Amino acid sequence: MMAEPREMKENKLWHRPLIIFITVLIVVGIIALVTTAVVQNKALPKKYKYGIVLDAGSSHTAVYIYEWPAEKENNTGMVRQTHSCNVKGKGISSYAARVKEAGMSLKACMDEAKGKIPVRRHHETPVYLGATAGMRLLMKENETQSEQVLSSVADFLRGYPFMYEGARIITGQEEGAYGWITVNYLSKNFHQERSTMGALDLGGASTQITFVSQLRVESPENSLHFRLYGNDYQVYTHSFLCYGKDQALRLTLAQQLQTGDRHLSDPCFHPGYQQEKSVDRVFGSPCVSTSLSRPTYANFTLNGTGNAKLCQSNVKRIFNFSSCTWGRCSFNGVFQPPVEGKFGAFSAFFFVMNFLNLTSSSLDESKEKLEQYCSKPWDEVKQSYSAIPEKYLAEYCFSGTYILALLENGYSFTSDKWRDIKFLKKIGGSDAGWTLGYMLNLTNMIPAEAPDAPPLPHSGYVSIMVLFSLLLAALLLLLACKVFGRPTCAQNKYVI
Ligand SMILES: Nc1ccn([C@@H]2O[C@H](COP(=O)(O)OP(=O)(O)OP(=O)(O)O)[C@@H](O)[C@H]2O)c(=O)n1
Ligand SMILES: [Ca+2]
Repeated sequence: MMAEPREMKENKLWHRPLIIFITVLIVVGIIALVTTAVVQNKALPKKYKYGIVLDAGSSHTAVYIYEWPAEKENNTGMVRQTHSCNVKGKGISSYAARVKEAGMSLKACMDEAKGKIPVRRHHETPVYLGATAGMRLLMKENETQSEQVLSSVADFLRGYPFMYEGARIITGQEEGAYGWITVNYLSKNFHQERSTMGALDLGGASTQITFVSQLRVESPENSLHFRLYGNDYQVYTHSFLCYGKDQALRLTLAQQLQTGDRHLSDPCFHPGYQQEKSVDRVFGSPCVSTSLSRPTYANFTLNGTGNAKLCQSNVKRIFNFSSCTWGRCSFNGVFQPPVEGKFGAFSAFFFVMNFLNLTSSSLDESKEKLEQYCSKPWDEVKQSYSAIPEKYLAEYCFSGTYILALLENGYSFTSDKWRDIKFLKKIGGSDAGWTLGYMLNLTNMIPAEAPDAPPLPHSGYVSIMVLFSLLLAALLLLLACKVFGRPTCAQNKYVI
């Protein structure tokens, strides 16, 4: 009876250091485990990559800088625009008669780009220049001049410390396709099962429509097939050369000048607006068809009458709805399936509709507001918008009318479908346009298959590691108590 308590006492003495030792071992083990997990998987300091794209449009050139974390270049939505610069003056095609100056015109924006990108990244930063409809037209008119303009800008760009990747005229098909890729990439629509949105781009010299079509695309030149992030897309696209808003205005003027009268009463301009215009400027464009007769006089006087309804019927005359060899056509005999899904309408679609305050109006409301706006006397308009250059201001009545006609009559957006058009300039800080899609494609940043993503983000991984380690520690301690402990072990713990 006396020996028992002594034995228990000995047991206790022997157990205590062992428990402490095991506990310390467990704690050290867990700390080591967690530290290793955290250190090993620590998010690496982000390394950014950069890319520059020059959008050499018909009316102006813009320089865009893009940035993305190097290790995530295949994830959708990782590339963002960090800077844009508008080149002073007109588009590069306007340098046809003084080609040497074309390159130099880019100086201010390219110097700015040098300052925006870290110097150590310059040599690995690709630079692309893509020219659109203005250069396509110059190419038709004078191939030598267009080549000279391109080599002038190419030589100039080669003089920068960046990685020059070419200056070329992109096709209308590319322009449409890359615009579609841009808006859907920025909207993260390539993820999983999300539906895509169509892209509507209106420039000065051409306009593009691009959307996914369930209906078969009958004409091969309008059909694109993409496999992006593991999904297949059947895309319809068309670029109408000469149907950008500046060329469309020339077409409309040329039509009206067929009467032979050098005094033109134009319903697309505000009452009281008067301007002397050159016949050469209107008929000098390769867009103005040779079937139209050119007046013999050099100048004509344009007098605004401000009548949107009459303007609309004039504008409609530049579309040919009579010939179609396909199942269905938009205009000028071009195949187009019925418009499907949501659309993003950007560039001049946005500038004009935003100025006219029509970005969230219904089709009928837009027509009504436009009628009111066009009928405003020119003096009043100038006074109300004194900050806007007259060159732009004079044309918003025409441009608004043209946009409504193009969308409603040209592409067949009914009042119902009108609600699916979102007029936008940017998506998440990046401009909507073809440039981003162009760069993504040329740098192979849009994979055909979805990249393998880690099942957990870094923070989730660390949290789970810590949680389970703590749980394990608690269990081990409990077990240690049970194996070595006295019945009081657990009780003591609860008391504490
Ligand atoms: N604040 C602005 C800026 C531009 N514009 C007009 O919008 C058209 C230019 O649109 P843009 O998309 O810049 O055309 P480009 O890219 O130059 O032409 P394209 O795509 O046809 O080559 C021009 O008519 C210009 O006068 C406008 O009305 N209001
Ligand atoms: Ca453009």
